[in-house]
Amino acid sequence: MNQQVYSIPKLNKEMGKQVNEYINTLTKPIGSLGKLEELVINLAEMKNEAFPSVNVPGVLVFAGDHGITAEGVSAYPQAVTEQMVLNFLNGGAAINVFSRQIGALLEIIDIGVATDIEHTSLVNKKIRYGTANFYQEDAMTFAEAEEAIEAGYSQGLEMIKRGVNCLILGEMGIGNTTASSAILAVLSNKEVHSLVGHGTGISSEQLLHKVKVINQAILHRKPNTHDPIDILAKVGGFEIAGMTGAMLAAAENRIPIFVDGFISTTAALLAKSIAINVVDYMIMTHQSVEPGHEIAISLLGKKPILDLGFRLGEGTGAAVAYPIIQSATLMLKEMATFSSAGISNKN
Ligand SMILES: Cc1cc2ncn([C@H]3O[C@H](COP(=O)(O)O)[C@@H](O)[C@H]3O)c2cc1C
Ligand SMILES: O=C(O)c1cccnc1
Repeated sequence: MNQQVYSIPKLNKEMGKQVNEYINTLTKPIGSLGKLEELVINLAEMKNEAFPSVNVPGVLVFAGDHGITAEGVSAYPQAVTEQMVLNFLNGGAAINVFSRQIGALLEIIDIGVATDIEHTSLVNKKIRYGTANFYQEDAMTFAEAEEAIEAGYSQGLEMIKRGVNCLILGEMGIGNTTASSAILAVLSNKEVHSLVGHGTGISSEQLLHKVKVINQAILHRKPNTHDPIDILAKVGGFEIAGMTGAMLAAAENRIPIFVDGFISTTAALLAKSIAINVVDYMIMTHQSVEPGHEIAISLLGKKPILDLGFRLGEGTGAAVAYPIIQSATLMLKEMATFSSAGISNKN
């Protein structure tokens, strides 16, 4: 079992109450900004601030490779992980575009890519050159799983020290919908076929094969449902562990976590299994096409803001949802009250 203890502060519900009362004095009918009102109340409780801001956002993209790709579970070859890391570093990926759009600080972390990548902007936290093929052996050792969480945690802290007011966790790793599906099957105790999806776009035939591979792997690896480190070690991935660690760092520091797609939500469930209160600091940004995502979201007890048919990862759904969340904070900060505007709020 993981020995690390995380001290996550309680939400300040009193602050939420005060913000709710203040929202009711703004120049609009009561409750008329719907979910934006709930969002900013929640942010106030997280940040313990009467006028919470989410600006500047921080985006951490963890990249790692997966030995399970040898089983033919992805529509793309493993080499695409490295190629996409270079694309991130050159500013050409979807997450680069959306990060620029929202003015985010973006960091790319090699936590387990199968090759060496030399680049001044790449953060090197490589634990190992990719996971082992968990169809045949454990993905990583217990110690490596802990190390990867710790690496994500310290990277999260570093980003927070740079002054960000929310954290988006993204990932890149060909084969990681297979690892995430295995993790979710163990945590949810649901049938593998009910949660596995097409990932990058495998055929229906390949999908059946993916289900078989995951079922066999779980049977042979026997991950312990109650031990998130054991699950990570047996069927996980380095980038998934990294996101888990960064989420724990965010919650400890009252930094809202904008949870992205299927893989990011799997990392969120592992974080919940390590320290249940981490969930208080999570905002579910969107609904991914991957069927397991709905199951993962409901296990977190959350509701997604957007449903745009995304199935990409990288943190893209969270980055695209950011302006909506920011609207909630600006509504609170900049709207006039009935009394300041001299408008009557009584019939
Ligand atoms: C060019 C490209 C860019 C991506 N960006 C994110 N993913 C996404 O797809 C991968 C997971 O799907 P699977 O399990 O089917 O391999 C992950 O790398 C995820 O981040 C990408 C995938 C590709 C091909
Ligand atoms: O929802 C995701 O995060 C996702 C879905 C498919 C492929 N890659 C990522």
